[in-house]
Amino acid sequence: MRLHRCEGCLAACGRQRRATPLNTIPRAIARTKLISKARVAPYTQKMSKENCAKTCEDAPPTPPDNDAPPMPWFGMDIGGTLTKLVYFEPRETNRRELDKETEVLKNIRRYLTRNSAYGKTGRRDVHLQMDNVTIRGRRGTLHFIRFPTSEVGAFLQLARSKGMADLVNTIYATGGGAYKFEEDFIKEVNMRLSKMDELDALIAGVLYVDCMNAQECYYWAPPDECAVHSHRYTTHASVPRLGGAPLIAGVLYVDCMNAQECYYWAPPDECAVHSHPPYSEAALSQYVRKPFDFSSPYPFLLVNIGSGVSVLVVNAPDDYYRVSGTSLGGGTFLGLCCLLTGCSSFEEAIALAASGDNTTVDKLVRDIYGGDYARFGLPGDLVASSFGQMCSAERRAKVSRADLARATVVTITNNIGSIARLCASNENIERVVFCGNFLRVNPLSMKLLSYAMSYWSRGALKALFLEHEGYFGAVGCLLHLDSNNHNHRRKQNPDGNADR
Ligand SMILES: Nc1ncnc2c1ncn2[C@@H]1O[C@H](COP(=O)(O)OP(=O)(O)OP(=O)(O)O)[C@@H](O)[C@H]1O
Ligand SMILES: CC(C)(CO)[C@@H](O)C(=O)NCCC(=O)O
Repeated sequence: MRLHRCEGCLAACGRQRRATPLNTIPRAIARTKLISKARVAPYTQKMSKENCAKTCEDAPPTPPDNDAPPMPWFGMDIGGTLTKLVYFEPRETNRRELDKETEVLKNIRRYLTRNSAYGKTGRRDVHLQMDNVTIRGRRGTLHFIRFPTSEVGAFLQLARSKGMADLVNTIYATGGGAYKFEEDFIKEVNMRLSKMDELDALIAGVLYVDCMNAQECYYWAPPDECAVHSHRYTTHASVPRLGGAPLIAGVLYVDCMNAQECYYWAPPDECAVHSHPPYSEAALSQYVRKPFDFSSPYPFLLVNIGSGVSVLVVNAPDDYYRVSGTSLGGGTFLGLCCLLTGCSSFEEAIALAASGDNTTVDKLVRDIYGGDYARFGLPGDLVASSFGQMCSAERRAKVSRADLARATVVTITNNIGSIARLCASNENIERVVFCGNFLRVNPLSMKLLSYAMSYWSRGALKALFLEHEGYFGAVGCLLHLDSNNHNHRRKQNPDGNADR
């Protein structure tokens, strides 16, 4: 564990945003900033610094917190596709608790921690388990469990059959499903959902997990890491002035008056870039995963790729706003892949994509130009039009399921990368952190995002990834356990007195 992360949570080591005088900001950027400022109010949610500080303590367990809610401690994120459940298993159970621990509680702990599969679709991600974490002064283990949101009904039946409903009357939940299924929880198991905003929970979870796990944050280093990074120092190369018919009269006029008006940014070694087609497995397999020290994280862009995609600007633990989003996310990938290839699971779709070739599906720049469109820095291997070859019956007849799956991953990933890059440059942010379960078992997308961020920003942007991909919302929710709202279910005596 690293203490400086705790300071980060307190914003003590948080880097301040660069103070750029307004008159040095180009007009378009200034306008974007004004728009985003106008958006801040509805999107900005205050998070308690004390909470973050409390949970990030690296000190030995504090004396038992008498205000702490009774076990079991859960956080739940009921998303559009997957439900994530994080369960805290205390390491030391004190005498008082042992005496009080009911058979039901013991059974729940045994059931959750001894299995890695629950029914047909529930899974525990054992490789993500975090031992020796501290929550509310208690040491213990975090267990990470997921199941399809379409199975919430089955989960409620299970909760009932395991007697959980007799023990807990409030579950801390986030995600759209915390609203959508609220009545079902009450009707089926008489459990109340204490709801937390999904983006508040997401950020709290990211900061906490990163604080507890030194290996959490990483990036994919390209084979020629130094060369890629040197792009940022490249000066622009002039090319002859733009011909053709630009749409805006001003562009036409200025361009007409100035032969040097139009230029592009050439990478230092264009040939090197061309010899590594960015989408081929041969090029991507050379990327190496490396740890990244995220101890001074602010500001950063957080791109959560779930069913849909949310893009957040995070300036401090209690200062963020949602700057953008797109409906073309992980749900789109899976939906399109099922339609196009007949596959029936995310894992199958990703495995298919790994062995496919998107260049039989997409129209590349070289398919249009016969080579590079060098004037604007567009290499021949770049996708010019996603799925652009599929208007030909002849090509459709030849294409494989794997090729279609790969083209779908590449399409969705590049679009997200493009939005993320635009947001980062508009907001003047260098670090772009990608999370969400779309990245689960999906190194292809992570490497494509790494390539895209670095290439199109000439090394200025860094794509970062997090080990616990889609679980941060559930963790953030768990951190908000609050004894005022979270009581053991009490059996009512006939005389109306509560009895445990
Ligand atoms: N086992 C799986 N089953 C279904 N989808 C999976 C699975 N593993 C990874 N995914 C991918 O993860 C995406 C869901 O990610 P995540 O759990 O982060 O979002 P969500 O919370 O369900 O969605 P949202 O936040 O938009 O409500 C799916 O759309 C799919 O692309
Ligand atoms: C609606 C949410 C926030 C639910 O998690 C997510 O799926 C999302 O951000 N979708 C993209 C919506 C948009 O901005 O177009």
